[in-house]
Amino acid sequence: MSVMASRTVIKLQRTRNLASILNSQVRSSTAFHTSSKTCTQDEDKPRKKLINHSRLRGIDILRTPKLNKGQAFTLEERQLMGIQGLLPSCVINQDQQMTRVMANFHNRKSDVDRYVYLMALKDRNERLFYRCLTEHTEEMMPIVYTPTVGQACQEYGVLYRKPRGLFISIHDKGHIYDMMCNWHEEDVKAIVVTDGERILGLGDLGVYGMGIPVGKLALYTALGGITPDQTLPIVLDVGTNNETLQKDPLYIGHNHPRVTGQAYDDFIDEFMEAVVARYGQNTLIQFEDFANHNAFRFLEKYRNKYCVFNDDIQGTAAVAAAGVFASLKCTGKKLGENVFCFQGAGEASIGIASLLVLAMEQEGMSSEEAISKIWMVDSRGLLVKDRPAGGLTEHKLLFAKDQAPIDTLADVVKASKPSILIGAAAVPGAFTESIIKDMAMFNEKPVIFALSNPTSMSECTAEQAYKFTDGRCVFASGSPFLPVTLNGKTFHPGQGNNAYIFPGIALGAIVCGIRHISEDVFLKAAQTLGKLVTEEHLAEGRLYPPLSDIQDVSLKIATGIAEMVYKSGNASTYPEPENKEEFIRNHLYDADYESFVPETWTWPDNVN
Ligand SMILES: O=C([O-])CC(=O)C(=O)O
Ligand SMILES: [Mg+2]
Repeated sequence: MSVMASRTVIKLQRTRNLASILNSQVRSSTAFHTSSKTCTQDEDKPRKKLINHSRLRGIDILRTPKLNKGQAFTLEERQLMGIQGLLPSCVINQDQQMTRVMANFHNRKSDVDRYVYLMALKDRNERLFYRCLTEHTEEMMPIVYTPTVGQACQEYGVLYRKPRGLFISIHDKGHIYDMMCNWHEEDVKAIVVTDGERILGLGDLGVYGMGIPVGKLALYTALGGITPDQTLPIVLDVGTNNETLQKDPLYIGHNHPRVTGQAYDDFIDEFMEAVVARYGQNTLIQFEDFANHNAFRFLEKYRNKYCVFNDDIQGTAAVAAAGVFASLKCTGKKLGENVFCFQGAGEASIGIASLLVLAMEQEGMSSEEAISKIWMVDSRGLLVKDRPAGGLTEHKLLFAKDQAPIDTLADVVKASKPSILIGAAAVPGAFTESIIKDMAMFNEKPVIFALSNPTSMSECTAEQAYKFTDGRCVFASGSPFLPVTLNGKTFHPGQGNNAYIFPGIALGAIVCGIRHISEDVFLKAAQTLGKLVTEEHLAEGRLYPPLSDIQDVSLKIATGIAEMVYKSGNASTYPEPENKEEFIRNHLYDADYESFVPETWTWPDNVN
């Protein structure tokens, strides 16, 4: 701080009843001008509108992450809010704070350390966290989200510092609404909820799965521009069947086996009703990482009653379909000219296959013919109609072939000669060298998507896919892989992760007040994303726009959805905005700091 500025502070501190002078100015002034008395205030940035929601003062301001600006509080603010002396005297701006964050981020030894550091930042200074995540998405997203969040969930008990979001347990039955009322924000518009039974491809992590709703909602804000106050992560604790966690002394949930059956269903029903009672009928509820057997059921049960979607079924479907649409530009094929082979017949595979069928139908193909293009393999081999003992669930039956069983993926690939191979069953290494080589034999440009998360669950690595196809394949994975250089050419693997989809869907749903999210919303999102892939991206081997463009992708997806839902009458925000993109843009969260000082405020006359 300059000598002059520190003298000013001393004078200010002597000023009689300063707070009341300031407050009377806040109340009475109409002629505004700004005054800069600190060492490094942002002269060039216009002062943003006054935060008008805070009655907090003093240390409470610094302890409230959405208000705290740390060292970036100006001298005026420090005086006005009663925090002078609670911070080091030098004022720095948000850019300088970012430099410090990045230095710390890079200095950490491991990705999990980086995760802990970033979450602590989020708990301390929310705007700084989001500014960093927005401006350094490529570097930070793999930490806050897949793949590192997977490891963080596995180690949640040790890493636990403070709670984030709501923890609702099966033993709270009958009181869920009251618990929802304990949440301090009044204007929640979107919830991501998990019961932790199938966290990524890592299985049942129980309440340790809370990292996933927290990570997803961080992307709602960083990628979708949704205000953090409007988001709420929730974990539903119904126990865990993970025996290691049951014995883990640091486990943070109930360590009894999962409650199932009617008691479980009633619990979820009560939860849904409580959300609507607390936050309104249009509250968006994203189901995340539920096990297959519940994911499909709940989607069917609730989709026409609430504003819900299942990210693992529908979000993953849309991102994979977008990748397929983009791949057509490389292979020169029409969608219906492809044969698709799926490793896995769970949420992701069934979701993707269903959306592709819808897209083929839209191109004029019959439903039977579209379905005939799809071959699906689960842990017991090809889905066939007369599979003995146990049969098939309704969803699988739709894609079952009327033919003799085939036991292995390798043999199904040989029999079906797919042009597009998609893995989503969390079987690492399922795409063996010989399967990939077969794909290269059958196709000039084989399309290979290894979608399982996190990276450790991937069906093959990017390097294997490029190497075993002599660099001819079109590749995407669910978790990020670094670029691969082969024979002097560098390939940028696409990240076919639902992060390209759910923030844009959520943004569109929230801003338009969508009542129910129909399947064609996801097709629209997939088509919008597919169209954003340019020749330049494809030339680099990218099937998706780079992560650095992902905020714009979300805006475009939300705009496409807005156009659709106003036509279909499924929007409830009226009057209908004429320019939808601009309307949505005006709702976007801005992580730059706001000023706590009214524009009218001036230094008192007796201070000089
Ligand atoms: O979280 C991710 O990276 C994608 C996803 O939904 C899953 O794998 O369950
Ligand atoms: Mg998921």
